[in-house]
Amino acid sequence: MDTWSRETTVGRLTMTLPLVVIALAIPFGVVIDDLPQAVRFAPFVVSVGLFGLPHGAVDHLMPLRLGNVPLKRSLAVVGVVYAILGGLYLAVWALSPAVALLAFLGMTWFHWGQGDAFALRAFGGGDHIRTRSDRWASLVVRGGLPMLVPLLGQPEGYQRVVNGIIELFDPASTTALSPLFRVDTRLALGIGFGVFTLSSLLWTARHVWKADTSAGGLAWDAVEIGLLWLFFWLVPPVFAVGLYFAVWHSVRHIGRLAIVDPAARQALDSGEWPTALGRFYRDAAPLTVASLALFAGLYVWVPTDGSLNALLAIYLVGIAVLTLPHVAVVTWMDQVQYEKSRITDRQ
Ligand SMILES: CC1=C(/C=C/C(C)=C/C=C/C(C)=C/C=O)C(C)(C)CCC1
Ligand SMILES: [Fe+2]
Repeated sequence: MDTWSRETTVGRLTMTLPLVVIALAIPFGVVIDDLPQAVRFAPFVVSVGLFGLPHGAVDHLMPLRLGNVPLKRSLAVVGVVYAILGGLYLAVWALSPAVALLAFLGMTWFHWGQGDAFALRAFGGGDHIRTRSDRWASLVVRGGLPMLVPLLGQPEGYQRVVNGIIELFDPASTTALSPLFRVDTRLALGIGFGVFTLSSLLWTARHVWKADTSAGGLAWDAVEIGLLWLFFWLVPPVFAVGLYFAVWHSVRHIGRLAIVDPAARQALDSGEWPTALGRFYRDAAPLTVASLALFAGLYVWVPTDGSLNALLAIYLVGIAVLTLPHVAVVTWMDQVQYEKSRITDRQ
C-alpha cells in the first residue's frame, strides 16, 4: 500500500486538516444551538459541492484505475451496481422506512469506519493497525463515533432527524425506533461502546509493546478518538455529522483516490495540491450533477412541506441510496489495496 507520513502534503491535508477543523468546531458547536437553523445545516449544504457529494462521484473510474479494466467496462459495471443496489434500496425506503433507516445507520457505521481505518494506515502512520482483527476493531470504533456518540449525548436532536426522515414515507413508523432513545438503551450502548473503544486501543497497542512499531501512529489514533468522542457528544448532531461528512470522511477518501491516480499523486508529492484537486473535480463533476438530478426527482416524488428539515431528510435519503453501491465499490477497493499491502507487510 502507498503510504504518506503526516508531514507530507497528502498527510497534512488528509489527517491534520480534518483534525484541526473538528477541534476548532467544538467550542463553536457548543454554542451553536442558539444560532439560526440555517447555520446548523450549513455543513450539509456545503457538502453538496465541497468534498461531500463529489467524493463518491468518481466510483465509476475505480475499476479502471485500480483493476486495469477498460473505461467502457468500468462505467458499465459500476453503473449496473448503482442501478441494482440503489434501486432495491429505494424500494425498501418506500416499503419500510424504519428498516431502511436502521440499515442506513448500520451501513454508514461500517463505511465511515472502513474509510477511517484505511486513512489511519495510509496517511496517519497507523502501523499498529495491521492484522484483520486490528482493522475490524478500528472500523467499529471509528464508525461508531459519528453514528452512536451523538445518540448518547444529544438524543433529542438525533431523534428529530431520524423521525424527519421516516415521516417522509410513513409518519406512523416512527414509533418502531423509539426504544433506541430510551435512557436504559443509551446507557447500555454507551457503556458497551466506551469499553470497546478502550479495549480496541489496548488491543492494537500490543504491536507497540512488542516493539514491532513506533508509538506515533497509536498516539495519533488515540488523540483523534478522544477528540471525536468529545465533538460528537457536545456538538448538535446535524452540524456535527454534516461537518464530519464534508471535512473528515470525504477529504480522507479524496486523498485515497489520489493513490490510484498517478498524475494526482505526482502533483501532491511535489506540493501542488490545487492540480490534484482540479483533477478530482474534473472527474467528479458529471456524476455530482447526476446525483443532484436524482435528489430533485426524490423531491418531486416524495411529498414534503418544503421546510429545511424536510429538505435535509430528502438529501439524506438520496445519499443513503447512493451510499449502498458506494460501499460496495469501496469494499472492493479495500480488498484490492489491502491485498497489495499484505505483500509489503511481510517484508
Ligand atoms: C444527519 C444526522 C444523522 C445521520 C446521518 C447519516 C447517516 C449520514 C450519512 C452519510 C453518508 C453515508 C455519506 C456518504 O459517505 C443522524 C446520525 C441520524 C443523527 C443526526 C444527524
Ligand atoms: Fe464514502
